[in-house]
Amino acid sequence: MSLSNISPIVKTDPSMDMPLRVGFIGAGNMAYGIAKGILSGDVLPVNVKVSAPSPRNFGRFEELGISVTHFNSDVVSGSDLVFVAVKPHLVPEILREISQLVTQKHIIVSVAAGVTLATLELLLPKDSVILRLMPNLPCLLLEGALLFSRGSSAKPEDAALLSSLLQHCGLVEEGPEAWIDVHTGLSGSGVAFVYLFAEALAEGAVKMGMPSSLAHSIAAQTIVGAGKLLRDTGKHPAQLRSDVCTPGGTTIYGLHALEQGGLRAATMSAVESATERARELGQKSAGAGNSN
Ligand SMILES: NC(=O)C1=CN([C@@H]2O[C@H](COP(=O)(O)OP(=O)(O)OC[C@H]3O[C@@H](n4cnc5c(N)ncnc54)[C@H](OP(=O)(O)O)[C@@H]3O)[C@@H](O)[C@H]2O)C=CC1
Ligand SMILES: O=C(O)[C@@H]1CCC=N1
Repeated sequence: MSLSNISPIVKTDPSMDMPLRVGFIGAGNMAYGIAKGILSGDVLPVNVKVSAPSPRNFGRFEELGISVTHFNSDVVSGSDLVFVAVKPHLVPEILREISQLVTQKHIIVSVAAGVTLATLELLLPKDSVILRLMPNLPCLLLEGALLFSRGSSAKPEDAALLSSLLQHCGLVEEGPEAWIDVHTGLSGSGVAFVYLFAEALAEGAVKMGMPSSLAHSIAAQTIVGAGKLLRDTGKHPAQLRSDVCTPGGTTIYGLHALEQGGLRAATMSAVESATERARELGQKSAGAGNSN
């Protein structure tokens, strides 16, 4: 089900006209990307708080006007909706740490790769409202691709709230939890696969004599342009690929070389491997979740 067309809802209780308070546990790249996205909407920096053990990532949040703390408990007690944005292996220990402060009024959103709703629910009090979100790094530029699933106590209105909150981060969809690990391979990790392709494109041009900096600029712009054309026309990639190919021309020769090199199979295997790794991480965190 897509919730991307819903109207913005960023109040906890419209009758009290209270602004939603948003917290981040973890001050890394993903927390920063999502924070930038939500500040492009109706959320004010004064209503956002972030925690991390060291101050090394605090500067960029402070530049956005977001307050910072070393105490995860401050984030939970001062927020209505809390993003858990730490590495997957830290999730069990951190949820145990904050569990006593989590009430049924909180909405907890985990972005940790692989960590399942079942594990999150085991680690937090019964009936906690939990959602599992998989974003990707282009949230930083409001061009993310985000997929989320609801835990057993999260209602459609919680999904609508999250969708509304994230609407400026990019494409936001809700789907079954089985798709989250696939989305991790396709899009969370897929961003890095595209960068590898960008690097290879540029290196091909360097090999043929173009200066490196120009080759990298042109490779980046080629990927941006191709991506926008793909997204904005809604055409199948095979159709657009065919539009570029002149019979007997340059492109079909290059595509033949890519097929001989196994690019298509290698890319499918990359998504498959990343998906399977997300599932493995999920099993590891489930083990850690069960250990207490
Ligand atoms: N990066 C990506 O492209 C994507 C990442 N994800 C997921 O997002 C999550 C975060 O990844 P990412 O942002 O890349 O990671 P980073 O390494 O950039 O950030 C991790 C953050 O967690 C903080 N942290 C460590 N221990 C604690 C603790 N005990 N309490 C509170 N905070 C703590 C770190 O603190 P300090 O600042 O002191 O180091 C750091 O700020 C991961 O689970 C990952 O699977 C999902 C999709 C894409
Ligand atoms: O590599 C990872 O595990 C995380 C999840 C998706 C992107 N980065």
